[in-house]
Amino acid sequence: HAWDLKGKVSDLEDKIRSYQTRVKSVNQENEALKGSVAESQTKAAQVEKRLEKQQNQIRYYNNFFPCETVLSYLWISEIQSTSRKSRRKLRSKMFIFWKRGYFYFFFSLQMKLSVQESTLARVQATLRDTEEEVRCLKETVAQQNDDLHAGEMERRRLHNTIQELKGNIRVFCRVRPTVTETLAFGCVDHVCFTLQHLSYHSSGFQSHTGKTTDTQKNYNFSFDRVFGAKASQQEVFEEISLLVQSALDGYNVCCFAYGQTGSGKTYTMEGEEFNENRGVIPRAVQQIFKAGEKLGSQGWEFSFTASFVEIYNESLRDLLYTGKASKRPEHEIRKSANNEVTITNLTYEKVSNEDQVLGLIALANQNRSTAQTAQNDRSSRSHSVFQLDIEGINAGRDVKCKSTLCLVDLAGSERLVKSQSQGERFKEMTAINGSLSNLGIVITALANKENYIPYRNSKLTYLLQGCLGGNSKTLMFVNIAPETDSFGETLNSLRFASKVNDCVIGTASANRK
Ligand SMILES: Nc1ncnc2c1ncn2[C@@H]1O[C@H](COP(=O)(O)OP(=O)(O)OP(=O)(O)O)[C@@H](O)[C@H]1O
Repeated sequence: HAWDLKGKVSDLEDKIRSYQTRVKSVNQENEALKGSVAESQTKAAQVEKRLEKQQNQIRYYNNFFPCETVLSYLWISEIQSTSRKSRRKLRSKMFIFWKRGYFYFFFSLQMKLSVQESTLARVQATLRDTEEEVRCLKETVAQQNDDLHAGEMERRRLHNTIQELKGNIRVFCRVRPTVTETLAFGCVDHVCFTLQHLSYHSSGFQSHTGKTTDTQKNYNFSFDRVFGAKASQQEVFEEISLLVQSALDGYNVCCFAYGQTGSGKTYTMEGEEFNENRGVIPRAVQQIFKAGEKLGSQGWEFSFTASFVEIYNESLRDLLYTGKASKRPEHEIRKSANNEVTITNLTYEKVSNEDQVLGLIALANQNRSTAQTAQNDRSSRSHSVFQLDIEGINAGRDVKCKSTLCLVDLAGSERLVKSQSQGERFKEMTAINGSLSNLGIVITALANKENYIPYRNSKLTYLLQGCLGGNSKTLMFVNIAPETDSFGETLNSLRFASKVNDCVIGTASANRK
């Protein structure tokens, strides 16, 4: 069955590739057509100008040389005059008029006029032809635009089919490099991995329960992808970029990183400042704006709203807050009548380019580090949720889409030894364990298609409700540290991730109107 699906996926990918080539050539044809329409319009404008000039010339001759009128007047006066003297006078006037060449001028003017009239008729016929040509070209352009739109809709459908075939919930495992080893595949300490399988064996070191194992035991796990220690940020992002495209096509997308402190969650989600080490969030933002701009040429107009929130000890904190610390507002999660989840008093920032979002991420980091200084190691004990609300409208086609891209860096999943955790630390531990285990419960309930899903049991699941339910595509990273002393925590993370991987979330449907 799996091979069957893989075959289907590769068929669909071929189809998409051929479709993209077609869309590209239609685009090129369109550009050429646009050029020829513009040329025809300039030609028509020139012809019209020439025509107007000629008509003005004719009008000018008629106004300034009324020879016909003068001669008629003289002739009629001559016939009507009674005296011979006056008749002679008039005849001599007519003679002078004729002598001065006015007659010649009059006739040549008449000839010119008839030539002009035939030119005018010809030019008018050419103008009619050109107008017809322009109309045909406009029709072709409209037809091409229709084809382009149909192509884009077909691309969305195919893209979504591929995502569904790959599964609406996917789990990727990423092994953090140790200080000395950076293997693509193979074994780091007690972890051996290939492209989709990971085996973990436990001989000769202490497990998290404190027992030393003397017999080797293998734990095998399968995921949608396993990224070795050598996998670059770009390689990791390539797999996610397809989901990011889905967010722009109107599907809710949620990507979260799970794992113990120091296993590489923040490195995966945010990465470093340098270009090639940038993580999922900056890369996703870049892709969204680039793809949005491209769709702009097909009549789509997008608006984006960003928010960044931290969940610490089951309370929410706005990471984009810029006011006085003493006036920080309280926040509540609310669900609107149309099932949209919002947070009260939260900063929802309208953004229109990548730089603005990167500025907001820097502000969030600043806000987090302020809290971090006050409270040591706080960031690894809080969940941080970045959300980008995307609204797209294609007014010409009366199509709208709406979705949310949700990128989450979860709190460290490690369990503290009970006797060591007291006071604040115990409270934190309870909050983290509560929300992470509720995340597992929610996903299991969704997988079992239970009627009641306990989203409200923790702030995290309540907030991520839209991204975890049926109408979404979810990707979970399980980040693991390969070192021997992380054995217990790594095994826990792998087990949790395995449970998520076994879930089948209902087929997502695009929020399109
Ligand atoms: N794939 C990787 N390649 C290179 N360095 C990595 C990788 N993953 C993690 N690191 C490094 O390991 C260290 C710990 O990673 P990181 O801070 O991302 O862990 P974390 O799980 O987010 O921890 P915390 O819960 O404390 O936030 C960092 O110095 C990071 O740069």
